Amino acid sequence: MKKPVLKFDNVSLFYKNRLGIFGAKNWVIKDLTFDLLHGEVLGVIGKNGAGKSTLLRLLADIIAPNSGRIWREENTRAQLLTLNLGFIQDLNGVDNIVLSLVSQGLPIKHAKSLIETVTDYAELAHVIRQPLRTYSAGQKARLGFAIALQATPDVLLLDEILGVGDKDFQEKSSKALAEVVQSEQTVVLVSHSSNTIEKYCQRTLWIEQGSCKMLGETSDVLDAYHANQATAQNT
Ligand SMILES: Nc1ncnc2c1ncn2[C@@H]1O[C@H](COP(=O)(O)OP(=O)(O)OP(=O)(O)O)[C@@H](O)[C@H]1O
Repeated sequence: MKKPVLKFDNVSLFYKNRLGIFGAKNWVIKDLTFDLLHGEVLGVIGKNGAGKSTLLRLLADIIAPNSGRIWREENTRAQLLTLNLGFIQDLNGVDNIVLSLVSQGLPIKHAKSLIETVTDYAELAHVIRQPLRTYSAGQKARLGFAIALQATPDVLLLDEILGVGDKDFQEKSSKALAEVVQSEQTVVLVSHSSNTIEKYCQRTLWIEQGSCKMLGETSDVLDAYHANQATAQNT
């Protein structure tokens, strides 16, 4: 039986639609309870606006819940990889690599020693000295993916990252993810692609309006999700 690395206990979170005390609360995550297990690849599915990215931000400790509790095993590092990466746009690729790796807890010397590896993996040697604001979305995603592979966090959080880049890079990142999955790395994978979820995830969490609609074996959850979508389309 795998042990939990992270636990959500009745977690809820709201955003306010206006600043100040008069802003109404928009509850985006509601009473969410689940365990993330060591070494598992957990899929997260749900409609647009269901709360998937917000859930990843809670898991990464970027935002805190308004109620409930998130328990993390001691010294657990979770890294979020999204298309909207926390890069500093005016710094060049090299500086962003070092900053990202250091912010993930790597010593600066180690981070610097990985510049070439990351650059080569991302196939960005020709632009690595240019400021990030000049990169295309696909180039930024490639850089983010290459950094995440080196940072080896305890928990890797992937937000719709797999379909990015050109066909060659998609193949490369799929291969890398397959290796990560086999390596006992704990991963939470948000995707709208059922094929991706089916291919990589043992368990899947289906979120609807911020609440857990279903959590279980991926095939069971996907079957229920598709049946629900079909019913919604026919009504
Ligand atoms: N910073 C924010 N301030 C206010 N509302 C927000 C903020 N971030 C997200 N929301 C709202 O929270 C809800 C959930 O958003 P979230 O991005 O988590 O959904 P999602 O399931 O990832 O959607 P998608 O599949 O479209 O990426 C949405 O209604 C969104 O408008």
